[in-house]
Amino acid sequence: MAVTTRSVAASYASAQERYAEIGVDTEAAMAKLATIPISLHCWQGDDVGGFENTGEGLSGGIAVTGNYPGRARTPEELRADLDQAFSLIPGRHRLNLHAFYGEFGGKKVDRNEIRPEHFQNWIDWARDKGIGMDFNPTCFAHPKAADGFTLSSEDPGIRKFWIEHCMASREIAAEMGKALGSPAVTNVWIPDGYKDTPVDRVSPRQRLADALDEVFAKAYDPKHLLDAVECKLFGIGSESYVVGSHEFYLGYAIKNQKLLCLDAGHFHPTEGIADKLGTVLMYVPEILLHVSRGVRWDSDHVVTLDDALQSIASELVRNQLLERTHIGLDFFDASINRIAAWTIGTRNTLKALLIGLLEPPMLREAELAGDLTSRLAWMEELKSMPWSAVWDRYCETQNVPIGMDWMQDVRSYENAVLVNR
Ligand SMILES: C[C@H](O)[C@H](O)[C@@H](O)C(=O)CO
Ligand SMILES: [Mn+2]
Repeated sequence: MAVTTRSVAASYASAQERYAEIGVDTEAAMAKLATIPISLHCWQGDDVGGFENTGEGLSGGIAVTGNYPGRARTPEELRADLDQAFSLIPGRHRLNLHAFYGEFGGKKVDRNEIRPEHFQNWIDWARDKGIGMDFNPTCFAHPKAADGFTLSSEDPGIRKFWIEHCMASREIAAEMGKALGSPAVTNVWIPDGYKDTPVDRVSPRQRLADALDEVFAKAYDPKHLLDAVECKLFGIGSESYVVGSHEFYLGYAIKNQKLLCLDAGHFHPTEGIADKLGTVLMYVPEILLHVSRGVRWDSDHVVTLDDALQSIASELVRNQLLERTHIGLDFFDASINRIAAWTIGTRNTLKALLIGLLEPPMLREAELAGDLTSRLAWMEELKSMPWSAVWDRYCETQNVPIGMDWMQDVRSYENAVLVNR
């Protein structure tokens, strides 16, 4: 039976009362949630393929597995799929685009030659939807990244090429931000690293720092462009050494007051990022999150409503960090319906934020009073509070499907559109 036929109103009224008893205003929590944009990553829709049509495979130590039908093959298909996903997710969100999703009209435009006009259709589409965009230089899946080194390459020609690509990406992003009236967060991630133990760990990092200085030399209005740098522990083929490590980028971001991008899948398997958020924000102006889920060697599984995600969301809410945090997603799964992947991951991220927003002031009060017993007891009790009734009500007010009803839309779209690709 569809959830919409059940009484969302009655469950919500009861939940509202339960939360009011512990000092939580559910209407205020929903109003706040509606102001938080999540940046949906375009690359879940086509298995990180891009539209250059050069036949170049994915590289850079990231991998997509699965062969679910319906991968987007053109910008039009990808935009239609994103439209479908956005219609199933409550709130107003953003699109995060990689540089190799430009529209090149069948011409060979190399990465250092990309210009704002190659992204005009994306900008027009986002403007029509009233959403902002974020951007990324694409420093992988290219012959000049074939030996695993880009901005930190020993070869000055290779380094120059990727510096030019990153500079062009910033120019494009600044145009996007200007056109859409919201800064485009532009995230530099490079795959550079070694499979096995290096002798010289320092020189590549020095070259990367110098290259980044060149990339960021031109100043743009922060109303249009915000620069972020993304660290990583290891990738496939860079298991022993990654040039852009956490310590490297933390230092670079602090020194240059850039945004630090923390990807939840880029640390040791049991290392969460929640504890890093408030700490890093003591020293950098803002952060970018790549909400993801690491599973063994993979850093990019679809986000589930697990403890790691909840810790991130609660940390942001508890410490008033939302205003200085840009939340993006980063996962790619080709073994399931790709629109469902976006929908599941984004709805889970929003659910975690809602649960955080429904936390009562008594937790902090108990901690301040030294009553750590009550703090723990309440933290556990809150897990079984009726937050899902508030979530259903939120979906209803935002005119998106309630409960699992979104799956019917995904199936209809799959049968009408995806199976024909
Ligand atoms: C495609 C993205 O840029 C990429 O996933 C990056 O953000 C990353 O996390 C690499 O591991
Ligand atoms: Mn990432």
